[in-house]
Amino acid sequence: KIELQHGAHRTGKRTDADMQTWRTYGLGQFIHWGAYSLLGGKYNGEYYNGAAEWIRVWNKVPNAVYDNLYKQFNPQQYNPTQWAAMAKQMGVKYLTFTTKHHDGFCLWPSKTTSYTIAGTPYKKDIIKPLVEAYTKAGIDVYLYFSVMDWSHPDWRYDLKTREDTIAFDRFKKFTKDQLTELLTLYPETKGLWFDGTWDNSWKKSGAFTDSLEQYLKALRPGLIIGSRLRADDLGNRHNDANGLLMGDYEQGWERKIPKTYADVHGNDWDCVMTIPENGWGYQEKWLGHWKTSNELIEMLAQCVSLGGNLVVNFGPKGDGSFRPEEMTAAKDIGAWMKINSNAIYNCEYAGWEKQDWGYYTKRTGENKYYMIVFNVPVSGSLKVQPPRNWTVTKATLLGDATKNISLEKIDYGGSFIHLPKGFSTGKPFVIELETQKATGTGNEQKAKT
Ligand SMILES: COc1ccc([C@@H]2N[C@@H](C)[C@@H](O)[C@H]2O)cc1
Repeated sequence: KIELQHGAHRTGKRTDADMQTWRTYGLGQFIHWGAYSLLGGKYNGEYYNGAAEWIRVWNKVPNAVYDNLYKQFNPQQYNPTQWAAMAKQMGVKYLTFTTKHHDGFCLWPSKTTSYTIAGTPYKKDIIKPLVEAYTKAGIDVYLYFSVMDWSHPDWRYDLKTREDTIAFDRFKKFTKDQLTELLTLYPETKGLWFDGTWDNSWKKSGAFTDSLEQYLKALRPGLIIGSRLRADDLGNRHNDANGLLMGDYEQGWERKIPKTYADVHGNDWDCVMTIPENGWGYQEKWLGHWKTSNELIEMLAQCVSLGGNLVVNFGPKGDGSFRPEEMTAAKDIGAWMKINSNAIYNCEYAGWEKQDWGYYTKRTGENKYYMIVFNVPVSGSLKVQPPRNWTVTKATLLGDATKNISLEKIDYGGSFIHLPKGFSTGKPFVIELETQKATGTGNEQKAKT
């Protein structure tokens, strides 16, 4: 064990009510909105082939041009109540919203810089009405904040000289002041989603990241902060030098999903996912493949089946409107959740042997299991193999309990669930299983034969 002053201060998961609520979410929404949304990944008729919110780094876009874009930010149609209604219909339980991305443009009227929404033709605070609308819709709000800030003269990628350290100390104070503003102006905020913390300057600031997290949690008790904020004494991120997670949940699953439960290392986690292949801010032209609604629903099932949440990203245009593909995804996922959300909300890793037809989830605190089915075998029969001593006593198709599915017990507590001939819904479906501990140990059968 390596002695650390600024490593993880807790082993294992948080057990308080705020974190227990976080575990029940299942499905979240990310929204990336900012100056980059005005360009949509395009400049002078040419498309940037990277993520649209990174267009400032493209050598074809002069920094001075990009850094003045905010003077055109004027989303008169911006309607956070409509955004919240779309999110509610989709079935999301939490929102993560970009207060400041790497470019440094603040969507709240910060007093720490002039590069804010107050300096735009729109003038008004974007975040307050958004927090109010989502909170009113029963959706918890988390705020995304990029530590790296390309606009700030004191930002440093590394600390090589004394001057670097003096400048970066000013930058740390600026960062703390901005975060204090956010938690003071928007007290409903349930947590902070940090980004832009991979550079050496931050890795060398382990002590500061530790004191900052403690300061923020004292300011807002119960605040939920993932593993991207901290660095330990030796510059390790996410896990400290002893392999312990520094943060309330693992925040490394960006555009990727764990393959097995072992990959999760017993941590809470969420996966943030783009609908197109890559790109978080509005992109006029989506390159390559973008996920169909069924693919997004499968990612949701995968995440919840391994004890995490899926957070689907939306990138509204500069005027505050969403793309048709995003509205379709929200509608389709919402329609599916209307019937099947019992397999997603308040659910956790089931620990049953995975089968080819799809994913299991388990209702927290109950002996209720869910089969989220994506692949019906040619036989039309779904194999269920609970752990020894457990048997399935009832199987019900969610949303269409009349559809008679039959349950055939097979050896060692397993079952086949026979679907009606030619059964197909063209989209994933859920079977709810009631289970109970088998009487005896089941060895009696062996003794008899
Ligand atoms: C490969 O390096 C990066 C760095 C930052 C990101 C940012 N994190 C996502 C949540 C978006 O904000 C993206 O811009 C993505 C990839």
